[in-house]
Amino acid sequence: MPKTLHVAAAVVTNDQGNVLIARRPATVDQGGLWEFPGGKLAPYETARQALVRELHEEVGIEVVSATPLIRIHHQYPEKNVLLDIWSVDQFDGEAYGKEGQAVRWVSPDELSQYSFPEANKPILKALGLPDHYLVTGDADNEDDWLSKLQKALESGISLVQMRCHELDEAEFIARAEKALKLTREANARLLLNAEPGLLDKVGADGIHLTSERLSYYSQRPVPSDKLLSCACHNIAELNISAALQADMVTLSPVEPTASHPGVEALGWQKFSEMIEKLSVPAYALGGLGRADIRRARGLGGQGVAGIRAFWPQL
Ligand SMILES: Nc1nc2c([nH]c(=O)n2[C@@H]2O[C@H](COP(=O)(O)OP(=O)(O)OP(=O)(O)O)[C@@H](O)[C@H]2O)c(=O)[nH]1
Ligand SMILES: [Mg+2]
Repeated sequence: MPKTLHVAAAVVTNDQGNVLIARRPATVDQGGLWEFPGGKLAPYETARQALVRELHEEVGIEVVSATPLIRIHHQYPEKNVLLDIWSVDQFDGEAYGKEGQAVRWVSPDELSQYSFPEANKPILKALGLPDHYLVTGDADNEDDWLSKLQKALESGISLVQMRCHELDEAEFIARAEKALKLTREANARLLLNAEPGLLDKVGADGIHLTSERLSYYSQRPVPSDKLLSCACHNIAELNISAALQADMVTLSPVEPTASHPGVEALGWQKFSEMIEKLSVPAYALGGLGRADIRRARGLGGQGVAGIRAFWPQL
């Protein structure tokens, strides 16, 4: 097995919300493809130190603050890379191609129009996902449920998992259609906690598979233009989710929860270790709230998912 190249690279965002990309010179490995500026760690460097040096050397900016975004282990035919991707939204200086390479600021929506190395796929997915993910909770009746959803959307929620196990299929579909109307108006995305076939009946944005359903499939059960979210509690389930090419996972319970009494919590250390080799954006779930988002991201997670934290308690 060849040695793994450890690379630090950054998603640099400017005040307009645009992201900096650079074109690899035609003559180097993966030449002509676009990339996030960065490079290999020198033997004496930490990832953060390498990041600061590379951004100075390649695009002439000085990093003011950087937070970990995602770590990706990828095997190219001729080498293994570990991409240590950081998010940089405070920096000094004007970015330019210091090594003569083309650089561009592009809006996150436009990123998919550029060709990136294969290893970058999870970064592009992660950039399209928010740092908090609502799982819907209880309500007295459907009107109450819809008004809670509306309130959550008004508070800035942009990713919703509709979890309504008490409804039969016809009721679920009817409510999902109403929910979809609200999420569309709010520019948010709606995932159904249901079996994937339901996507043919409700034009939602994707499916969330319970950990039990995960084992039913040997390949991705939803089309590539829809989102697949998977519930995981252990390494085996994380591996299945990666094999199914999930767009995101929830990993739980990170802390003890009232909804699952007696289930032992993983704790943050375990959360971080379990997602270390996972190239799928992972949300920490279980007993967490908005205040934990920073911590989850700092440990390499995408953010926090939750019912209690994000579902209005009227
Ligand atoms: N910088 C960067 N490297 C990436 C990305 N995606 C990706 O697969 N890589 C791979 O990670 C490695 C990074 O090496 P690099 O060529 O940038 O290294 P470097 O800046 O230290 O270059 P040097 O060897 O000329 O000093 C390459 O094999 C590259 O293909 C990305 O988005 N940014
Ligand atoms: Mg480089």
